Amino acid sequence: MLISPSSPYSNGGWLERNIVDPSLKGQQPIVLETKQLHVYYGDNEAIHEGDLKFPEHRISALIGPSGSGKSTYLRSLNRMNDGIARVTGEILYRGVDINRPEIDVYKMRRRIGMVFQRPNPFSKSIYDNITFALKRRGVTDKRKLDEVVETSLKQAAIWDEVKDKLKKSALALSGGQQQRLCIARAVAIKPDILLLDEPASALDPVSTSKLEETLLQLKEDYTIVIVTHNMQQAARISDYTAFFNMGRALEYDETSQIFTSPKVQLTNNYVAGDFG
Ligand SMILES: Nc1ncnc2c1ncn2[C@@H]1O[C@H](COP(=O)(O)OP(=O)(O)OP(=O)(O)O)[C@@H](O)[C@H]1O
Repeated sequence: MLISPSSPYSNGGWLERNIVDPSLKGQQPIVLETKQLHVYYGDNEAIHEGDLKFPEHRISALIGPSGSGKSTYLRSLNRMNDGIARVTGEILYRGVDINRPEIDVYKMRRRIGMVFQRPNPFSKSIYDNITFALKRRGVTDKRKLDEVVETSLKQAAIWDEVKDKLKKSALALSGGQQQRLCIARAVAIKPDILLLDEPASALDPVSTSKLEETLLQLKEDYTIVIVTHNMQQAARISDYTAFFNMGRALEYDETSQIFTSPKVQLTNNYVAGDFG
């Protein structure tokens, strides 16, 4: 049946779902992609349609109401749901399906790092926080470790604030500094992709703004996927935005498109603040 805009069956030209592949527009290589991804907590299917592709050196934001599945989706991307949820489908990292049982999850997480909602530095010095993983992997050369500490802290835009107190406890830093330290700790092992789950939700506006500047610098070197409740934040820093609702990614497009002329009515309602 053909539906004209004036037809009683019309919904005003809105689509129910409109996943656009951003790579078709930007031509960037795809670093990470999910296919037929489903996530189950027991009998509850938390993700049942969420196939997205993440272009290299871009920031992609996942937005949507509480309980829509954003964190579940994000956590699946580096298998943080292992043991908690059943995840079916493919998670392709540079073409390799990392959702297969034989994948070495710890090695994979060196390439796909995660920064959590609440800053979680170790109860150790700033220096030891950054070098912890490297030392465990057997790196002992002090010059090498010093170099990684400096480079990582610079990349996370916190070097100037901590360079004179590297041996002091990380727990003495402010919440915003601790979060940037956690980013420095994540980049110290040279990942390819950084996943961030509402990294600014516990931070004040000044720290949030610093964190956002940091992320914008980091995308020169990393591909970033971020869950955020803060729509202004998604609009400020992300290149692409996916809107989640009830376990489905309903729309995925360039951020400017999502915020100015979404094609799906629910996306429009959400970004207009009608629900959330
Ligand atoms: N560990 C868990 N065990 C069981 N169910 C869970 C678990 N974590 C999440 N869920 C359920 O999965 C669904 C999606 O939750 P999820 O936290 O991914 O949504 P979200 O969009 O990130 O929400 P929020 O913005 O509030 O963090 C919800 O129904 C939630 O109750």
